[in-house]
Amino acid sequence: MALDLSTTFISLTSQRRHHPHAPLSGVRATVLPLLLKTQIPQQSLSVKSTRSFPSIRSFNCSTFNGLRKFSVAATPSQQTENSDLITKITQDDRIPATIITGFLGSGKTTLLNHILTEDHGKRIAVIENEFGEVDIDGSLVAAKTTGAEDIVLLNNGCLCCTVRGDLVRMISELVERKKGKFDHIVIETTGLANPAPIIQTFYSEDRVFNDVKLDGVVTLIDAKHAAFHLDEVKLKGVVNEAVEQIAYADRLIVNKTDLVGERDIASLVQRIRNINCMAHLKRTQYGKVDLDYVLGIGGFDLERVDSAVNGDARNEDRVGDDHNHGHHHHHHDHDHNHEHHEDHHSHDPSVSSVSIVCEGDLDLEKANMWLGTLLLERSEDIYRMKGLLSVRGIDERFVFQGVHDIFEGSPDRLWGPDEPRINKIVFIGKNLDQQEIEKGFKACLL
Ligand SMILES: Nc1nc2c(ncn2[C@@H]2O[C@H](COP(=O)(O)OP(=O)(O)OP(=O)(O)O)[C@@H](O)[C@H]2O)c(=O)[nH]1
Repeated sequence: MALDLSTTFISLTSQRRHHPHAPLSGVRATVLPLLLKTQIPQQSLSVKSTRSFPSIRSFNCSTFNGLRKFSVAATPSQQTENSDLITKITQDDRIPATIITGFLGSGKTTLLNHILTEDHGKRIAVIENEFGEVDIDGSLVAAKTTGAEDIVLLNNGCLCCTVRGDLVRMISELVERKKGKFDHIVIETTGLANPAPIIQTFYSEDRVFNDVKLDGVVTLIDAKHAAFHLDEVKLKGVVNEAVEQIAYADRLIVNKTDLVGERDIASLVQRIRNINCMAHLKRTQYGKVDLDYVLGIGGFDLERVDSAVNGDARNEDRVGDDHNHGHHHHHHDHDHNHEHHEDHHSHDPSVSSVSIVCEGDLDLEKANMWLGTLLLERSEDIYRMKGLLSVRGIDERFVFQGVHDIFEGSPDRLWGPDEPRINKIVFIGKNLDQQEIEKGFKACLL
């Protein structure tokens, strides 16, 4: 496919959204307004402003097969352009939302109950998605009488398909009716849900985006049964939810560790790390984690990108995760670490993490082109990415994060005078080729 990519970088053009009240601080300026011109239809670029920078929140990078199309949230086509406009810094007072995912029986409801019964002073609204006509857990009902401000049930299907519209409606109703009465939304998904469409809902639906921001994806993993589900062979084209749920996570909780021995846990953790080396990981029993491990984590905030891509210093909360990756040009081929299960082949052995840590300055235009092309061609395969870049001529660090074709990036704080300008990028996705990605990256270095 011939692409006519043209790039602009820091155009100091601010653009204002048609929702003047939309809080913007989490989605500040961008240095990578990629792909302004392409021959692909439906290409659109969303730009929003805060501070004196222009900003991208997301753009619709229609994948090359032309099948997937996400509308870009809160990005009207007719934006007013005003190059002198300096938008006020608005505090992001949107309500944070946490998605709890994890395979059937992994302990989602148990965690939810723990969250609701702990004394954290937060008023939490819960959206519960049960598959089919399954009754709500007795324990959840118990929770209802204790902690939750409101429990809404999405009861007739899988969040990832038909119910997505319901989710949007429910969130907006919650916000409309109860704004000010709760501080956090927790969405418990069915064990079979692929979290991607739910994540995308937060970006692609105005009604959600304006009032609610995605805080993080918490994935529970059943220490005893997870390996089996990870190994499950699916029909071609059918995703292995267990793998997907791990790939999208900001926080991983290996639960039910009372049921297995240390060796099994260690090998499971290793395996999980091969899929997602970015998320923080903890081992637990009965979902007992500190609440700040799961709530208020800012997993989708650009401000906190560096804590995800810094493998070392800030991982004190990786209690129990004795596996330190160091994040140095490593690439794990999922599947290499378990000798057993010869007759099982992982459904998709190629969901893995690739990370790059490399000192040096990037050429703006090349970096733009590289990331732009990568997203355009591979957005379907790239589940999550986060990065922190050093770009020549720019005094700030550039941070970005993305989920498939949703991309947001902005200049962050200034590089310190003695701080080594180190680029750090993590990709999680399918069929990622470490060497190819590294090559592409290195070609952008000056
Ligand atoms: N032994 C043990 N059992 C646990 C642990 N955590 C949860 N359980 C039990 O495992 C069962 C399933 O837990 P739930 O919290 O309902 O799991 P879930 O992920 O919500 O399950 P679904 O709604 O079916 O997807 C319950 O009987 C829990 O009491 C744990 O750490 N150890």
